[in-house]
Amino acid sequence: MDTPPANDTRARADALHREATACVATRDLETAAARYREAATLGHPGAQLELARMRLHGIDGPADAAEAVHWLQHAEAGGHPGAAYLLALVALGGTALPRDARINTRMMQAVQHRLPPALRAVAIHFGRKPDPADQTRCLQLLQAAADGGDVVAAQLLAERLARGEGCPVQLESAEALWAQLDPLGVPRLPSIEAPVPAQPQATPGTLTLEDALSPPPTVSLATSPRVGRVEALLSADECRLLVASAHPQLRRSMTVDPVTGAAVDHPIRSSSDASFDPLHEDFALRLVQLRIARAAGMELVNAEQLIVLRYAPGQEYRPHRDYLPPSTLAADHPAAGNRRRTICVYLNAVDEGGATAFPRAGLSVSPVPGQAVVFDNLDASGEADPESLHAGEPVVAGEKWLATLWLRERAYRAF
Ligand SMILES: O=C(O)CCC(=O)C(=O)O
Ligand SMILES: [Fe+2]
Repeated sequence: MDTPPANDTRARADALHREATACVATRDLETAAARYREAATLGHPGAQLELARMRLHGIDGPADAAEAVHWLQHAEAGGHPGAAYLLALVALGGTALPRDARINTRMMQAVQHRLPPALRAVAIHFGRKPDPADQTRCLQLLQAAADGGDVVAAQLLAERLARGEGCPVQLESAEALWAQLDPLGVPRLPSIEAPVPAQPQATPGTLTLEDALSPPPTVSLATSPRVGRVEALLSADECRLLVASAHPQLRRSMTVDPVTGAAVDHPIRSSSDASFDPLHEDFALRLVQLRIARAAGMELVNAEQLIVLRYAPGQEYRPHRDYLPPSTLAADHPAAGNRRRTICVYLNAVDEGGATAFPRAGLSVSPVPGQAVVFDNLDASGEADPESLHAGEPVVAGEKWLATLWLRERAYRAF
């Protein structure tokens, strides 16, 4: 008896998908993309999703977010929960898809499918809401994500249980989680306390991810250079998320040599740092960055990769300016223009030292967890402004964790 053609097609698409996945493993990304594309055209939702990821991040040629959305919509129609999640993630940026209520419905679908990055993101979102029932939701979702193998969610949950955030203190449960994380080489997070941010429009029990679009207002601190402070920008969970995500990737910070454009190890900057490749950004990390960019009055597409810095005692970032010299600019997205603005978010309280100093303005901003300092690197006419000189003063005691977004004049990212 003949096999029905539909089964033939499915078997062929499955074979192509397997072949593509094997090519990814051997780093033959060009062939992988070609095979994913063939399987996607035959209606394979998994291949449609992988091809979309490649198109989003420009892995097999220039990024094309519109094409990625096209394949994701097919994969979503084919019932792939990962596609709903990725469509929500893309929509959050507001460039390739509108920022509308479908972000919330798609994330709820992904949560119902127990997708760990969706559980983690929605947990952190509910954790920003003061209502006790939302705090309980946050803990339940972190637990579900941790049960699904999400190490970062387990770290966040342990911190909340140990401190009694949204629940009574449960030290034994926290210890049990830490005992599971320890053999995996997962370090304990620094002590981070930040108030639950005030969210006037927060509706208890509902997912309102668009809250990310309204960061708290900026308080002006200086006019030359223009410096401002944004209070309660990130919650404690969000600060911990950034630290936990950065920790495994920390390396010695590098400085750009103004003549050669090469990254060099220089005493001007003695911290360690990690930068987040957009390829590995999950929804929670993107949501946080989106709010940070908007707190700086800009959009995330203008942002270079997020950097998380860790300063140990004695480490510092000596006086410098963030705008790029022509040689560096020429090698890294020149069409995006220079670094117009910088926003740094303090992720923990430093025992002593570690303030951000602006010597030309006679200003020094002390680290407060969840709070940001934002400043202009270019003057009103778009020229590099020498007044923007600033420094991360040496940490004297404790450690300092900081997240920095450097924002270009025009779009730097694909979506
Ligand atoms: O550590 C600080 O306070 C400043 C960091 C900084 O200047 C930067 O990340 O560009
Ligand atoms: Fe800087």
